[in-house]
Amino acid sequence: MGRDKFARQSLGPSLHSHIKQARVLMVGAGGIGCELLKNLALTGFGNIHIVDLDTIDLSNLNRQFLFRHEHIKKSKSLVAKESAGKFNPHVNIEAHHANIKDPQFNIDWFQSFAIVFNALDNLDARRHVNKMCLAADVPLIESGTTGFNGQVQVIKKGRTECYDCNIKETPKSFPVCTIRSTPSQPIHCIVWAKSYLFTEIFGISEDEAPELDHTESSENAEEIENLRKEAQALKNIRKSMGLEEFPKKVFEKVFKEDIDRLLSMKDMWANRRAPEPLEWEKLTQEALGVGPTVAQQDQSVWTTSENFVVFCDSLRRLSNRLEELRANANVGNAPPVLSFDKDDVDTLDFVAAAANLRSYIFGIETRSKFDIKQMAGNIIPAIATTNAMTAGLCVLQAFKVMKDEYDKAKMIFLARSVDRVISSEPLHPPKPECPVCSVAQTKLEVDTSRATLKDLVENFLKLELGYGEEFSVSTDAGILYDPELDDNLPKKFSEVGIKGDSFITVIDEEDDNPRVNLVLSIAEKPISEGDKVINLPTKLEIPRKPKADVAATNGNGITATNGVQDSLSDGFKRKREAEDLSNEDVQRRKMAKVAEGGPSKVPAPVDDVIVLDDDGSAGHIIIDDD
Ligand SMILES: Nc1ncnc2c1ncn2[C@@H]1O[C@H](COP(=O)(O)OP(=O)(O)OP(=O)(O)O)[C@@H](O)[C@H]1O
Ligand SMILES: [Zn+2]
Repeated sequence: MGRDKFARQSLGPSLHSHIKQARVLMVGAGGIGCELLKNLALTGFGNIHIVDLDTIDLSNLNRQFLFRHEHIKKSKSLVAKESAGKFNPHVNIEAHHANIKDPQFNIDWFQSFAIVFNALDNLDARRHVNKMCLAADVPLIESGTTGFNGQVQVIKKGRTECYDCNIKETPKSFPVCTIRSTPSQPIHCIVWAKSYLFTEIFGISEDEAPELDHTESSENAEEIENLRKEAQALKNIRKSMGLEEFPKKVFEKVFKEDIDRLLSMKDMWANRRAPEPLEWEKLTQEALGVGPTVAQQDQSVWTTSENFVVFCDSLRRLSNRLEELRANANVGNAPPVLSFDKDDVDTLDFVAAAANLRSYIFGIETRSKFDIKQMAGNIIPAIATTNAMTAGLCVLQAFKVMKDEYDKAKMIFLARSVDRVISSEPLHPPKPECPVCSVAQTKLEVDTSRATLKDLVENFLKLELGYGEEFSVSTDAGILYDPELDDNLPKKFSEVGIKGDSFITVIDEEDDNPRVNLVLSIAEKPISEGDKVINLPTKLEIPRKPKADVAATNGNGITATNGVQDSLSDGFKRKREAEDLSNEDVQRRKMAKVAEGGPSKVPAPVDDVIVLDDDGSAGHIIIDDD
């Protein structure tokens, strides 16, 4: 009771009773989710639904404080409900151990909430919830953290940018020539060891590795051909796996012969430091007395001979493992392979030592195994404090949303900074060219067992809505109809995978004054014989697309690079191109270049610029209920 009294005093009676009665949804019960659920329960939100598809892992326990050792392998959402329920017995929590993309969580279900909180770790689920909240016209508080960086964004249909208004960049890939011929940073050598050398020896093929960009231009085509030959020669060496001379063969191939070949291309080294090949015999001598246990020292930077010893030893360990798998494999099955896993010590030792040996050759700084683990595993450690701050800011923004004070709501950024840790900017209006939110949207009642695509295209879109000839119809699965693709017209909705709660997008492709995209959400409705099989229950107006010049103002949300995991992508950082900003904006915005590695153990994104928005007017965020 006491807590309730204080919450009432600080929030005011009206907001307090509003949040007590409202139903809210929290998607994701991980790092941010645990903090958020605790905040929601303690501030007096009365009805909370949680959705999480995962179970608890040992590695979650250091920051996801609603979970204890005895909960490992149990459902995150159910345990979160149990633990947070104890903080406030008056709160009604419902837990769903499920994927938020499951069909049971349809638009009507989303519509039953006053507000939705995203506490997710991947782009796909975030985009889905964004789309559902727009369709249901429910406000969404989107949040994300990476290391010391965090972001909170308020999204409301028609009033603010949506999650997809800013394009998200996909994880970084590296040109194959940088990795294979001209590395200049530790990450290049790590990607080489992990995505090229490791896979060529123990895995399938380099062509499978997503971190290598094989796009050929006329200048590099010849070199790429040479690199292919080089890889083929390595494949041949693979045949001697298990033999005594195997480590020496691999070593001499990749650290001597391949380097000698590169050296012979004089032009390549005219303006670069030329690589220096390593000698097997010389290193063998130098490494006398170094034992393989040095691999356990993961915080120190190993010497060349220590890397040499770990390289040979881990190569033997992995070869033995693969040989054993092969011996036990069933004939007829695909041959067994090994894959890199940062938590698999043999694979990590190999990648760390091989990357460092290559770094010596190219005069690049070497790294400790600990650092290499972070970089190769694309990990930026989660920081509990950032999650806690971000979750707190989510709730403060939610209060503004619940009071319908969108003018006071803000987009908030957290960053590791001596200057200002929290900065903010006002919410931006929806981007007119956004393919997700700047669309006309309506519900369509359809008898999907009877309606055909022709009913939709000819009778509904052309006759009823007045579309011309140039438009396309698609679903998540791809394009179903356009003027050149009319094979599907006789097919029923059910035959092309459209059912209740599916979305259909209609894109007007007329040159002259086209309509904005139309998103139709399908409501399944049996319709009696003789009646129209497709019905529009509410009146619909489809605005025309804004003229082309607005397209240039498209902002550019950016994800962390360096192939870092999804959780940090997801738009926690925003980068705007200079030309997008007015002069005044440019002055207000603060640019922080994060150098790779940096003084901390955290490998920062490699070569991108984070633009932090600095709220020049107010100077700071007032953490109160203004
Ligand atoms: N489609 C989805 N439906 C429901 N829950 C999801 C979905 N996608 C992700 N999640 C949940 O969102 C949560 C995100 O939390 P967090 O970023 O802390 O990730 P984590 O997996 O718990 O930790 P980490 O990735 O840092 O090891 C996870 O608990 C995850 O299960
Ligand atoms: Zn949008």
